[in-house]
Amino acid sequence: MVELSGVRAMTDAATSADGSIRFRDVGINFTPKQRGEWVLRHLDLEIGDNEFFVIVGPSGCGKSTLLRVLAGIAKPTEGFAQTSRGVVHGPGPDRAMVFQSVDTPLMEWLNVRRNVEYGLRMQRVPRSVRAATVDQYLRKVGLHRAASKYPHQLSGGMKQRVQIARVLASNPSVLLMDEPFAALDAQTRRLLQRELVSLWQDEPRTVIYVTHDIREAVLLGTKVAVMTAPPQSTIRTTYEIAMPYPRDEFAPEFVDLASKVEADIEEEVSKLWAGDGFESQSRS
Ligand SMILES: Nc1ncnc2c1ncn2[C@@H]1O[C@H](COP(=O)(O)OP(=O)(O)OP(=O)(O)O)[C@@H](O)[C@H]1O
Repeated sequence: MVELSGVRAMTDAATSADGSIRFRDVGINFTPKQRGEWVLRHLDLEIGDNEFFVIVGPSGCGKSTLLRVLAGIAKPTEGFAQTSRGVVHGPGPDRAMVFQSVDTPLMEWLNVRRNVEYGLRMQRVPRSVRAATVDQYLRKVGLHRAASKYPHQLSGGMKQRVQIARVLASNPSVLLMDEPFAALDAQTRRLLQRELVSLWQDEPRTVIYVTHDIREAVLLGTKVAVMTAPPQSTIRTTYEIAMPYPRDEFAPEFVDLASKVEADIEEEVSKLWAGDGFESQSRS
């Protein structure tokens, strides 16, 4: 799987690699031969290097599918996704995925250290380099004292930290995050949100982050894109967020932007209920 490949110590070039992304005229139809629905259609998007790009939108509009296209695990029916290495044809060490905590792909039979180390072992990184890299990332996510614990002994938040340490140790230039903190309690989620921003500021890289939580989107992103209702979803609006971190969610600027994003989503959801999206597809 993509999140395990790549090696920080051996490929420091990866962080200096350009993490800019481009989606061009992307369309996804999972059943084109049966004249199935287009989930995404004519989607164009550019994401700059080291951007913290958050994607929100109505349920089922294709946010996860868009991440999967970039991860190289879903093939677009039309158009393409492109990184600085070229058009995406499959998974690659430059792109790593962090999943929801309930879907965390940790290996239950390996302790925390071994889980974080696993990708580096697969890449045949020398033992001493591996040990130093794993130590570095366990410290960064505050898990150095839990290195010998097994996944069943960890809380949901700790499991997410292991997942984050594992992907960061592989040093991808693009980090894809699909609602990574959605299943966690509010307090843990806040803590991990703060930690994630600080890890990203410490080692800037492009992050593409999908969430349903508008507050989280405005708290984390340098940009927030709102998608249109399905089917044939695309990008409706992208907001640039210039507020410095850590952000004050009660600041007028924060509240104002969160209300705009919320109004956009509500309008898209109402189209969904009114059936506009489906009508527009049958007209095309
Ligand atoms: N492999 C697949 N085969 C067929 N349909 C799929 C597949 N993957 C996703 N879909 C459909 O594509 C649509 C978009 O799914 P996706 O999970 O990308 O949306 P989403 O915006 O992330 O949804 P949510 O916000 O509810 O998590 C849904 O209708 C889903 O059923």
